Amino acid sequence: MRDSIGQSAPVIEAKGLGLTFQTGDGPVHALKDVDLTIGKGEFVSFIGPSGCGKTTFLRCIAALEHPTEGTLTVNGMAPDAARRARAYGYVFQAAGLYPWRTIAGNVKLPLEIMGYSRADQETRVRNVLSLVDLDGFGKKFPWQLSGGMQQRASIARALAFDADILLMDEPFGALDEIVRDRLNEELLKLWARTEKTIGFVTHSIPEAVYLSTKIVVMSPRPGRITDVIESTLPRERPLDIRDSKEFIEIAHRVREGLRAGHGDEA
Ligand SMILES: Nc1ncnc2c1ncn2[C@@H]1O[C@H](COP(=O)(O)OP(=O)(O)OP(=O)(O)O)[C@@H](O)[C@H]1O
Repeated sequence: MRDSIGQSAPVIEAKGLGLTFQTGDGPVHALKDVDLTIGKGEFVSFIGPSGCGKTTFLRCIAALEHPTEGTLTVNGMAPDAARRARAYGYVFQAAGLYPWRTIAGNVKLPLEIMGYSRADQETRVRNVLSLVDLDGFGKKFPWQLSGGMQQRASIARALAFDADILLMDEPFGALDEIVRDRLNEELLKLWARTEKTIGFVTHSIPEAVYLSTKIVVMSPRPGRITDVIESTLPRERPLDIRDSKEFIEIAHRVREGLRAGHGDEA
């Protein structure tokens, strides 16, 4: 099914991508010389210290920022066009659910804005809530759910309109480790079921290694890619795979990449 991923058409392609912000304190090179290809159905993590441009890269894909150098295509289109074609769903670190809306009401919101019919909205909300294991929670309000459940609801909201790309910016960063482990497992299952292409920002080496088919290591000033690691782990990943030799080797390479990036900075 997915064993030909390496050869699949690029969903996201960056060539010589750069973004310099002009600030009162002078230019900030948030991204420089970024070359990256993401194929259909890949799970790509971005890891690196604060300020290395992880969020900026995700925001460029989402057309929330505009590169000042190079080219970027999303589903073969300019990011603005891909955005209009609703190519992606975006999940933020904070679940960002409206407290006055029920869980179903929150998940439904993008569908209302996009003008889906009432019946279609109901069906989609039911389906995506089930996908993230929140069957029966649609009538609850966000404050009645745990932090992990709220984050699952925000993933459901991003999945509601069938975008084939899911962009996730540190979605589990604020959760405790046990909850995070469980959500990592669930996210892998969801990815296997939906065959989405996922771009995932994290600060956690184990999370990046556990989830990804490809790990992009970045370093700051200027924000750039220092290593791209193709994972050799099987796609089926029980949590205890984290004790395997292969996992530990990949984690070691990520750590070395992060350390090297820090060295350059000095
Ligand atoms: N709108 C902006 N205006 C000016 N500088 C910005 C802007 N957005 C980001 N930057 C700068 O660009 C650099 C990259 O920021 P970015 O948020 O992409 O990093 P990050 O790797 O996601 O960091 P973190 O892990 O802390 O979220 C930083 O130096 C940041 O201060």
